[in-house]
Amino acid sequence: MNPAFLDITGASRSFGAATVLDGVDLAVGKGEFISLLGPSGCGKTTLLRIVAGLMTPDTGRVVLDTHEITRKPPHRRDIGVVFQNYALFPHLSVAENVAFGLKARGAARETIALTVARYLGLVQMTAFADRSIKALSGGQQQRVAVARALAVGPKLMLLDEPFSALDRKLREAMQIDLKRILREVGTTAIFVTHDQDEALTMSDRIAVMYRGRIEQLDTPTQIYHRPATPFALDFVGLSSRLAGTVVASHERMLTIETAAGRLCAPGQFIPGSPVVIGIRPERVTVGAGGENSIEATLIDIVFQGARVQLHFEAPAGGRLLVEAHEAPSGAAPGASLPLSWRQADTLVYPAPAEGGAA
Ligand SMILES: Nc1ncnc2c1ncn2[C@@H]1O[C@H](COP(=O)(O)OP(=O)(O)OP(=O)(O)O)[C@@H](O)[C@H]1O
Repeated sequence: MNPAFLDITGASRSFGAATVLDGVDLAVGKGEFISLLGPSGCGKTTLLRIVAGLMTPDTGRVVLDTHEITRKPPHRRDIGVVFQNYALFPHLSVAENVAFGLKARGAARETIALTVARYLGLVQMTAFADRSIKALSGGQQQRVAVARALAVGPKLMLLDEPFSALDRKLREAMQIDLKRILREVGTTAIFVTHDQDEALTMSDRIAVMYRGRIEQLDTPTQIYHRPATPFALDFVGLSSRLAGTVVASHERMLTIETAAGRLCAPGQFIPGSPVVIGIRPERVTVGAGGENSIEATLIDIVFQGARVQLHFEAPAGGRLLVEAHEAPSGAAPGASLPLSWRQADTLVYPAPAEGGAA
């Protein structure tokens, strides 16, 4: 395997008694787009600030393109940053903002003109070149911020929730645009977000962070379909959970006793282990005859436009969510219906310790 383009090893950082980053390792390939995804306070921004040079880790190293940069000042790292409120220069025009870094580096006038034209084109802001920054919308300002950061040809782009102030439609359009732009330029990027849809849409790989650690680093498909921990299961996408106990294990296939009946799932646990079962709602169908099947009571039907959500109560109180294109005909709350899903779609995790976090 090629050495990582950005290689973070053992990065830890505490503030007082609080450990905010706890021995994070992250290897990013050249040209890769990685999202740091996690709830507020899990350490995403702290990790990004360490890479940017705005903060020093207590322990650990950061290597970029084979050079250690752990203690290098930010302006000597060849890293572009775009933050949610990363201020553009309000007294300069759009083009002057994009030209700023190139001028500071003493680039020739023609090079500056060509580069500014290229990046304004890439972010679709050519028509706004002479506008004042103050006369731009939030989305347009973020396009300029992206162009300004890219214009100096950084080795790495760091983006911290750059679209969180934008409305949903604009945010989605910007996500697709940014992905295209970074692919065209070939820039390696780390993108911080707490929005799972944003991470799933944009990333080559996602680092799911929780309490200062990376819980799982994987492709969006794997993170969604094969979440490594109950936290990743809960944080990315919707899911149902059932508690159970493994009663048999044969050739990596488990038989699990739950209050709703016996279920089978791939996994490796010894009989007697308490486990939590996770199931994605679109993997469950209403009807009998699947590899795993239980009876449950329909409690609510929620219309969501393209899909409906069916909320069920399993025997002994577990909740099950089903997503379908349409509600089963004639189904009304109170009905007892069979639900089925495949064994391979049944995710199994160790049950959390008594009193521990799930
Ligand atoms: N300079 C600081 N001094 C003290 N505590 C800090 C400092 N910077 C961050 N923290 C704390 O570290 C924790 C992690 O912060 P961080 O900004 O990395 O989280 P985050 O995952 O980016 O969250 P958010 O999505 O809310 O920005 C938080 O509890 C925060 O209050």
